[in-house]
Amino acid sequence: MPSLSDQPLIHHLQQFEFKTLPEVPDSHAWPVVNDHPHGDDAVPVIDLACPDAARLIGQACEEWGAFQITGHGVPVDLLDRLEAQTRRLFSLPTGQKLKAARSPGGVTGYGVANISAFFSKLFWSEGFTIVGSPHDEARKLWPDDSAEFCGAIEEYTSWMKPLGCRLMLLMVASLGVSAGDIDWAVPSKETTHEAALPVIQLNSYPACPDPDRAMGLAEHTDSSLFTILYQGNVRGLQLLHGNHPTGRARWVTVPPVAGALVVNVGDLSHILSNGRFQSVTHRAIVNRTQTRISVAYFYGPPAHFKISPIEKLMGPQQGPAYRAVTWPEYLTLKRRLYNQALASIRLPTEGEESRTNTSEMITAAYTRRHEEAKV
Ligand SMILES: C=C1C[C@]23C[C@@]1(O)CC[C@H]2[C@@]12CCC[C@@](C)(C(=O)O1)[C@H]2[C@@H]3C(=O)O
Ligand SMILES: O=C(O)CCC(=O)C(=O)O
Ligand SMILES: [Fe+2]
Repeated sequence: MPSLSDQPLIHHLQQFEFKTLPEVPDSHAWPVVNDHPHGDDAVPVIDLACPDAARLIGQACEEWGAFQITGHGVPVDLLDRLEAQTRRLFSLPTGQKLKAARSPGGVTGYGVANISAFFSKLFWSEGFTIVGSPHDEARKLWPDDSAEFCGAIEEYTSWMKPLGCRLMLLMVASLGVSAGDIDWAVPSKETTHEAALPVIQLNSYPACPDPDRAMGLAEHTDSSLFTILYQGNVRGLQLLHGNHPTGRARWVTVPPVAGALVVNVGDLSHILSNGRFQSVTHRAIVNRTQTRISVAYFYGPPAHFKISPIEKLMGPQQGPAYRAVTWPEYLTLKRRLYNQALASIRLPTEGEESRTNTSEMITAAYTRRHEEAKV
């Protein structure tokens, strides 16, 4: 299926003008959005200043693959500026935003999430991806007036880097592993932590005339170690919570908590923890009256560093569940395989029949299934 970036400009314009429509057009109409039971169980809210933070974070990573954090130190007025600048970006005329359209096969700029290519229906959302410095992309949107936007993004990034590092260390500590066992996670002159380029995804979900038939962002896990998500005060983020006593996974809305940030565990932490931490399946739904925005900061390891299950977590009965991958390698797998990327690097467990579990076979099976069951 062609990706958005392969389509002619006219389709881009039609795709992103959906906000002004009085009803959801067929191109954006999903048959069933509320297809799982909903739960009222609540994702944990953890104060980072609390002495028990590491244990609580470990528990949340195992049970939910997500938690909200308070006591993180990021100034509220910076969060307000980040939100205002994000809204300013998405309020630009579509033609202007398309000047920064993501190029074919590219990563940065304006467009839809990569996973859109796996669905025949379009998302009720638009995104803007920044890798490293925001200046080049922002200049395409505001040739003379990008300073305020870039200032907010750069300042936010400068808070996210140490916060990410702190969270990583708390997560690792909760596994009973010392920081020395993952020395890439601790920034120093000797290590190349700085080589992990910050990746920020700005999302906008316009108000929708028929929210039950539209999908903001379809279910997925993030590829990162974890993602720090600012979601403002409009509900829309839902997590799939699997360990419910009824035995059925349930969609649970993450309620906005003033000043809190959401942390979603990504696939690389699932690999690092040899399967102990869950990478959380999540999605964004839309609503009738308010445009929702979110800002995702994807925290990953330095590009050259291979992530593999931490040796100390293995014993005679438990070998590594996954082969080693770098973040860029894994991102490529994710782009090709969507939610089969993890399975494609899974190693057979002891005693298991040797599986011909190559990514090619999985791709073929996955593509077949998707072709048959396209929504
Ligand atoms: C670093 C990245 C993670 C991401 C791909 C990207 O290069 C930038 C966008 C990210 C995003 C956001 C929406 C969901 C997602 C699966 C997607 O299609 O694009 C994630 C990607 C990911 O986590 O693999
Ligand atoms: O908007 C949200 O709440 C979720 C965004 C998200 O999952 C992402 O950008 O990866
Ligand atoms: Fe996500």
